[in-house]
Amino acid sequence: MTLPIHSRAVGTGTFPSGTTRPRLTFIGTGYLGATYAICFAELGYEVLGVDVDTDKIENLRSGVVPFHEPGLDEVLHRNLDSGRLGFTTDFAEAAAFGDVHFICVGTPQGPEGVADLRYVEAAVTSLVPHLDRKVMLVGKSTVPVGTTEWIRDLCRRFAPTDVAVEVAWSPEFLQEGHAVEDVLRPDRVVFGASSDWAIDALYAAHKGVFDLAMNEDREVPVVITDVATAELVKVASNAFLATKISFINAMATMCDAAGADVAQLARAMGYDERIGSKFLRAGVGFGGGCLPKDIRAFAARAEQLGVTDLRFLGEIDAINRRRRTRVVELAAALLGCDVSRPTQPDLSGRRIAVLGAAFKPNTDDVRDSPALAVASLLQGCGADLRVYDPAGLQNAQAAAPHLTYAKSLEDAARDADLVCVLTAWDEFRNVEPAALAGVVRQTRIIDAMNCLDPAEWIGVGWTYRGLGRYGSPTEPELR
Ligand SMILES: NC(=O)C1=CN([C@@H]2O[C@H](COP(=O)(O)OP(=O)(O)OC[C@H]3O[C@@H](n4cnc5c(N)ncnc54)[C@H](O)[C@@H]3O)[C@@H](O)[C@H]2O)C=CC1
Ligand SMILES: O=C(O)[C@H]1O[C@H](OP(=O)(O)OP(=O)(O)OC[C@H]2O[C@@H](n3ccc(=O)[nH]c3=O)[C@H](O)[C@@H]2O)[C@H](O)[C@@H](O)[C@@H]1O
Repeated sequence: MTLPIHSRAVGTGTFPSGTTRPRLTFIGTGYLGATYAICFAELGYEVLGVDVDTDKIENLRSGVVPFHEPGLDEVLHRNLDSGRLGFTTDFAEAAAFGDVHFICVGTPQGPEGVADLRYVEAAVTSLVPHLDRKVMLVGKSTVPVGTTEWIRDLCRRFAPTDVAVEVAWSPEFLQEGHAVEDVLRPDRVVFGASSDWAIDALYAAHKGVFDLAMNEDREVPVVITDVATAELVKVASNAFLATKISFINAMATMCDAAGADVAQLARAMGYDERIGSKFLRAGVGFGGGCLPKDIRAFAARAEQLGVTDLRFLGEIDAINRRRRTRVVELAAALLGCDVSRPTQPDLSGRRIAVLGAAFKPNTDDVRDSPALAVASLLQGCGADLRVYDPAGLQNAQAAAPHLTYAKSLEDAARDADLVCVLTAWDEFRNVEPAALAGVVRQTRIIDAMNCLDPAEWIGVGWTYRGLGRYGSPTEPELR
């Protein structure tokens, strides 16, 4: 059922605490939960962010967002000042405070790709024994289908016997680097619920989002469905996005073989509205804390349920991983190295500047970063590397301490035989090719995210290589 937002009375004060506007907790204050807590305070809710990481909570309390997300610091400061936003590590305090508790903890990859739900379990079992009235738990983390039923069972076992806990699912679709806007102005919301009370509570907990939309003369589509469908919407969406990226990357390989240009191919395909131009940028492939783990968890869950039709996701993953070795092959070819062992060319004595460590621009997130993976492969082949990233250096140093890092683009590029652009930061897209030519030893560049304008580089004497393209103009659209 899809309802326009105005077709339902919202925020009708159905909570035992008597409030007309529910008080919200966000359990897990990482990229998802902290952004939500801060933005929902901005929408006017009283909010408590809850985490087991005391450093993170101390940082947030003192106005420091513990990760790089454009615009979020300012919203945090404003809402700490307003008194609507607090942070705690105390689950008893969270239980006393909240009418609706959002579960935002991590669901990392476990053995054989299966989602590891231990943090979800810990969050639920830490909270519910403290409850003293009817509340709602809303799952936002990305989970395998069936998780809501499992949480309901946990609640039955761990909540006081006289306390009813409703469990619903409302998956999240925000993109890092664009998270504030995505939370305040989502392109849709999905409510998976099993009772009218839960649907009303979900509406009340999102009234601020709908009010903002109405003030701006927009509508936010709301899909109300069962919990299993809501859980599946999320992983299906990420699987579709991953498939789209691997599809265009397979086309890039085809373009390389056929002497065609994938950027022009994608542009021409994207004008067909049924296909759409977004998520058709070929390059080094997808990374991050979500798409890679989510397609593996989805495939693993499908197998558990006896569904074999999702096995194609294994190939989506394999195409994606091959993009990383493709950059190494290209580097070896450009540097004129011995490629008798194609997967392990000898790059010793070659200095390479790696521009990028974050898995994509406008974030410091290096989880499953293609840039760091390629850097590690290049170093494993003997190259002398310097890695630079505008925001992700600290996380990169922690995640990949074996690599050598530079404090600036120029430091990374000094005396380089090859420059590899692996994250499409504006700082790299705006670099002046002629100026950089004065810093490097050899003017060779691999544009692994196809984010530069080849003509600008070729025009001042650089040897330019994209992935699957021979030098067409760059399309600006990355989202
Ligand atoms: N990062 C993103 O853009 C999005 C993430 N998601 C999903 O949201 C979930 C969280 O992702 P991120 O925020 O990226 O992860 P994250 O790793 O940045 O944050 C998870 C947080 O949960 C905390 N935590 C762990 N155990 C806890 C417990 N028992 N009680 C309270 N807090 C606990 C951790 O200390 C950490 O701060 C994952 O399932 C992810 O797939 C969904 C949409 C977007
Ligand atoms: O579940 C999640 O956590 C989120 O995962 C992704 O968001 P995010 O991981 O922030 O990053 P994306 O913008 O989707 O990019 C993912 C990867 O794909 C790559 N990508 C993206 C687009 C493209 O055309 N080509 C391409 O290679 C990016 O460089 C990046 O490595 C989804 O886009 C979000 O909707 C979802 O909420």
